[in-house]
Amino acid sequence: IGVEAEFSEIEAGHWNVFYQEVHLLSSNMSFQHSKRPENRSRNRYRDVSPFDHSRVSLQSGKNDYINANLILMEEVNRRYILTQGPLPSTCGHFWQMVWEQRSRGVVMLSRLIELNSVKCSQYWPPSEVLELAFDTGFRVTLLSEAVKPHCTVRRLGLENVQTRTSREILHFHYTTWPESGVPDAPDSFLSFLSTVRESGCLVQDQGPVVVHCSGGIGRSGVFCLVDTCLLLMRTRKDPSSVCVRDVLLEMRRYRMGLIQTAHQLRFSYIAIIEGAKTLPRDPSIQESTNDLSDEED
Ligand SMILES: CNC(=O)N(c1cccc(-c2sc(C(=O)O)c(OCC(=O)O)c2Br)c1)C1CCCCC1
Repeated sequence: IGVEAEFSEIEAGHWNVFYQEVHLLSSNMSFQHSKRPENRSRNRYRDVSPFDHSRVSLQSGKNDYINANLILMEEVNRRYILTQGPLPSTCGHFWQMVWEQRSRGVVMLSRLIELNSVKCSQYWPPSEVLELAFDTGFRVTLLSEAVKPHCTVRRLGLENVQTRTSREILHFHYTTWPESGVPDAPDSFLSFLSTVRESGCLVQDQGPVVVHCSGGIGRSGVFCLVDTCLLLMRTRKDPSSVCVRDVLLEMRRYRMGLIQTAHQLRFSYIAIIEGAKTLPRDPSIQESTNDLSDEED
């Protein structure tokens, strides 16, 4: 395999240096709530904690802690909640957060089991006949499910049992991220991003979209970095002024460890480069340009 292996070796070496730099420049802020004894069981990974300053707090119950952060990307008017794959004991907190934060969409980027270990608990009903009830006073039903080659889109009913009100939540599950490493090509990931965008779940007027994988920092970091950078390249006068590394460092001010490996970072660049060429204009942007064109008429 000679040249190819050498090439990717050098490139990989370069990316590792670059990734280490990002690591060194990343914010390290406090995460004391995560380390409280009563919260140990609420963290999937001991070393993955939400910074205190940007953590999402549960608004009722005796303990407000959930392993989740709100990321605010003001320039593009995007907000993302990044969280870990729920644990059996935190699925109720997860749905409470979705309800309280008025989220309309959930983006899932891992499978429940990968490399023979549990990455995420099944927090939604496996079939239409089942209804899941959680200890935080929420009930979830499966309204419909559309399985496509790389993603499954589900419509879920989320009911607040106490107020007897319900909302429809869209669940976008990217199902083909490799068990280790990154996808060979960005196409399926980019069309998944388009699907989520077209639903309107990423637009500001709703609550923030909830994005998770297993730790809620690797693939979840890729998703929001690619979305934000593509948006910046569409909205700035000079798209070449978009610096992916700076956007990543900005995002890392809100949640630690976003983008887990040099390969995920390289994949993010590839997806952004490819997406800038092919992805249709973001529908929310089109509305604004249409408005402009109305003015011009
Ligand atoms: C080499 N590991 C590492 O540097 N760390 C870390 C520690 C504990 C668990 C994980 C895992 S294992 C895992 C999975 O999927 O098996 C996963 O999920 C990926 C995702 O979903 O983001 C995450 Br994170 C990572 C760091 C500790 C300090 C903060 C940054 C990570």
